[in-house]
Amino acid sequence: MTILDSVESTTGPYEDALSQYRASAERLSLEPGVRSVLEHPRREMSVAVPLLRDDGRLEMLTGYRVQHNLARGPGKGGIRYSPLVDLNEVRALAMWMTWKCALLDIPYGGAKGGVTIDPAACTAAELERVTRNFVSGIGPIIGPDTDIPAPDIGTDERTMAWIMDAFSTSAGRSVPGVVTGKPLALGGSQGRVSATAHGVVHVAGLALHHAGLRHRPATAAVHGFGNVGAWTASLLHEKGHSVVAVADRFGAVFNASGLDIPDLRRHVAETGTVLGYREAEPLGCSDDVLSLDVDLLIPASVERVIHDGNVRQVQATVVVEGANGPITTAAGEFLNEAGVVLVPDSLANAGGVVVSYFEWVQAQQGLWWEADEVRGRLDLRMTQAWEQVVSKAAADGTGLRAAATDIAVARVAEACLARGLGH
Ligand SMILES: NC(=O)C1=CN([C@@H]2O[C@H](COP(=O)(O)OP(=O)(O)OC[C@H]3O[C@@H](n4cnc5c(N)ncnc54)[C@H](OP(=O)(O)O)[C@@H]3O)[C@@H](O)[C@H]2O)C=CC1
Ligand SMILES: O=C(O)CCC(=O)C(=O)O
Repeated sequence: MTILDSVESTTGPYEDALSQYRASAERLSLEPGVRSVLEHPRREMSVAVPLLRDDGRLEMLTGYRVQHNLARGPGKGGIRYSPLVDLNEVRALAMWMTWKCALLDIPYGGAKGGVTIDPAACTAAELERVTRNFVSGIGPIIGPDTDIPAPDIGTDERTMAWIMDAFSTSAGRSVPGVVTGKPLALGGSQGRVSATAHGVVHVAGLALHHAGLRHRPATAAVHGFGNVGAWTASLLHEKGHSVVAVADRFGAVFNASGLDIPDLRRHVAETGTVLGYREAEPLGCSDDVLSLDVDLLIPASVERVIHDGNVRQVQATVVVEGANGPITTAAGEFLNEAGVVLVPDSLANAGGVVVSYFEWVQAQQGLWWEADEVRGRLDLRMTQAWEQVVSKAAADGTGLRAAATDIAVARVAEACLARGLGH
């Protein structure tokens, strides 16, 4: 099967990414050549990744790096460690990165990577060995000027430090620019660890205002309590909003008066799950948070948690996609037609890649900014992108996802045409 055949026969998140792109290409009347270039991944690599267990057993895993489009700059996008990773998921995530970087007008193309692994079932030593083996596989196609990974599900700044070290060891010199989301000690940026959530909460504030809900603290529910979900809940709590429910893989907890998020995070640090938190009641399952009667719903876990089967139960006035692809294309259209303010992932969760870009800029200058400066620049970028998307949606009579995708696709198409279509 060729790449083109497998693109045609896709299901799951890639089906969502392709349908969103194709609808945009149609609205923009893209001519067939550029339409086809933007539809297909520029480069894909699958690698065998040995995992040496602490007891000496060797398991073979598969890892991927997909560069969707490089017309506007080097590939940029996270590395995911999850048992659900497959090539089509990585293709979808890489395509979404292309649009996100273009929408925020940062000088990168789109890429994403992953390893099919359950990080929760590995020791730190096993994760370090598997990371180094993955880097030796994808090493030929990553680098500070070619493709720059960052954290995603199941990876963090410790993983980025191992990637930087493995790549540098093989290059024979220190190459900090090969990844972003590094620890501060290795040239990371202030604020990167919470940057995605800062962006989510910033646009959530703009969206609540847009929906006419600015006069009182909002009630909120968050699906996913990892980097994006937990920081989002913390920042909403700090701003005085009432986070009434959160979910992780194991279940969900609810408190109608609002959860004490710092205390809940201490509980999660001790037990590994939100379940069992004594100042809340458990809900039946994780997905029960999606149908709560709240002002603001933030899906911040994995793809496709809101779909045809449950979208009619969503009661929130504003839905902000903290995760990539948490709402299927059809379910998103349903919410849009129902009058829900749906802030799409390419805008809502762009704070992470924006501060990754700031990390790269600071490293180039050899000058590191204070946390307040990072945050101020991030808020400005997010506000500008929000305003562009809202005014395009109003002018075209579309929802925010269509407007965001159209702005981004048009920018990437323009870059491809300017360079001669080979990207
Ligand atoms: N990290 C970043 O900077 C960025 C991340 N994103 C996107 O945000 C999303 C989350 O990423 P991130 O927070 O980094 O990942 P993490 O691995 O830190 O957290 C993922 C969270 O989702 C939960 N989860 C996984 N599956 C389910 C499920 N079926 N039901 C309920 N909860 C579930 C996990 O539960 P448990 O804790 O029990 O494992 C965990 O709390 C992804 O879509 C990612 O691509 C987007 C932009 C940047
Ligand atoms: O910070 C980055 O470079 C990429 C973050 C990411 O993977 C994402 O935005 O989905």
